[in-house]
Amino acid sequence: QVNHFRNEKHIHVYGTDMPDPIESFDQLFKSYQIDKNYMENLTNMGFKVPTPVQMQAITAILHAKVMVCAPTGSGKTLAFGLPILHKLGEHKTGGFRALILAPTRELAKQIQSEIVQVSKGSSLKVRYLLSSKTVENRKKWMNAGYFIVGKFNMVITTPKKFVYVLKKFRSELSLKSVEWLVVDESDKLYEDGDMGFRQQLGNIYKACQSSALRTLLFSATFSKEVELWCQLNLDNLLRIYIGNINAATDTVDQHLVYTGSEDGKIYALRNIFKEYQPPVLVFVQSKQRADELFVELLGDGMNVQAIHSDKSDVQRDGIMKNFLNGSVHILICSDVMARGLDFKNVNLVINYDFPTSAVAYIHRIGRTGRAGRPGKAVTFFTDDDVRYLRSIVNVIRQAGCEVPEYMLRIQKPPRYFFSSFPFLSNVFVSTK
Ligand SMILES: Nc1ncnc2c1ncn2[C@@H]1O[C@H](COP(=O)(O)OP(=O)(O)OP(=O)(O)O)[C@@H](O)[C@H]1O
Repeated sequence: QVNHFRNEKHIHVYGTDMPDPIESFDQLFKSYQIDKNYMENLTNMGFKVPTPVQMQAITAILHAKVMVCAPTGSGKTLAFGLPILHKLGEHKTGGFRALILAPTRELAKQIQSEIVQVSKGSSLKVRYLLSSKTVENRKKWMNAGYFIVGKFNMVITTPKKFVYVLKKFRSELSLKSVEWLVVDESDKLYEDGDMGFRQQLGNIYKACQSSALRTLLFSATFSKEVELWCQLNLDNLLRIYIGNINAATDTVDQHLVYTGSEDGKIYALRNIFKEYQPPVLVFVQSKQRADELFVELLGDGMNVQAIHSDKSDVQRDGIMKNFLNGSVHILICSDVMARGLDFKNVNLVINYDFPTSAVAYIHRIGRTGRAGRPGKAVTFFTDDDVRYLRSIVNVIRQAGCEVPEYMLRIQKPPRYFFSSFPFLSNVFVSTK
């Protein structure tokens, strides 16, 4: 019966003694004695039924170390947040017991905000780690005994910021109390060219000395290397996969638009903007491209902003706030904003520059179609992108959608590909 339920929900599990999934939040209250207060908060947040990842991961986390791979927008934050809150129980001094790491400050703040909402009314203190660059803040931390006295129970931050804190407070800061270490977007650990993230996490992992440490790894996309690392380093690991591996969420209506050359992109974008419903996210390949497109669209009189890692923290906070409250209609982003962020109202994502991998594509378009809501993603491709088209086409097809036969045959075409096939110049592939 349990297996039938898992099959129905596309829940795939590996590891011994995997607890049964729950079918309703009520079961958490009845069978696991999860605080009634948390249950009420879930209702107030509009969460009526657990999502498939929550059904299985919540009970698994109450028992063991867990690695989870589930689609974008499927509710992974609550899947780790709720069982940890339950395990933390009441507020205690003596150091924080849960450390949650996410690759960007925006995502860390978002996680904190959701967990604070779930834990409303409890004595637990959930903290997003403040910027540590100013002397005042450092002094404030020291005076408040920020970590040492154990003012907080759960700390959420980026690996980069936490490594900085570890160095600055080497003699005062002990991670002995940390029992829960969550790595969100864990496959970023092995992403090409992201050695920094891996090294930072390595340092943090070494510093967590508790023998009771439970590591939880979450991501929307799968990495063989992460799985291997988990199998080698984490004993009695439970693994949970929801749906197909490295698949886009099926609530997104995906389109490919051939724009010919680089110049064609701006015309195609202007066409879309004749009928768009804000807010819209536009992904480009680099900070410089983001700034250039920003100037171009500003010249068109569009209500636009650009966000990337060269902007200061204050600027990034301001831009995010304005986009989320609707006063900015179009947000141009580099890939730094592609992971984890929950833009509730975004129903259109445009890949102005072709993504560098299928994984990047899945995260980018996953900024829409969240929590079962419908969304649309439009990806521009030029003659230069054709050679990379195949990997994206596979993702679109895996989402159960039709793609033209010729695209499935694309390998590495010569440069004259499109001039030999003029019928492709108007290609517009709908997935629905
Ligand atoms: N049980 C639920 N019912 C309805 N909405 C939910 C439920 N759980 C979470 N949500 C909402 O779904 C949205 C996506 O959740 P979340 O940000 O945790 O997704 P995610 O799986 O972490 O996505 P990503 O892989 O992009 O980081 C959020 O707006 C969240 O509030």
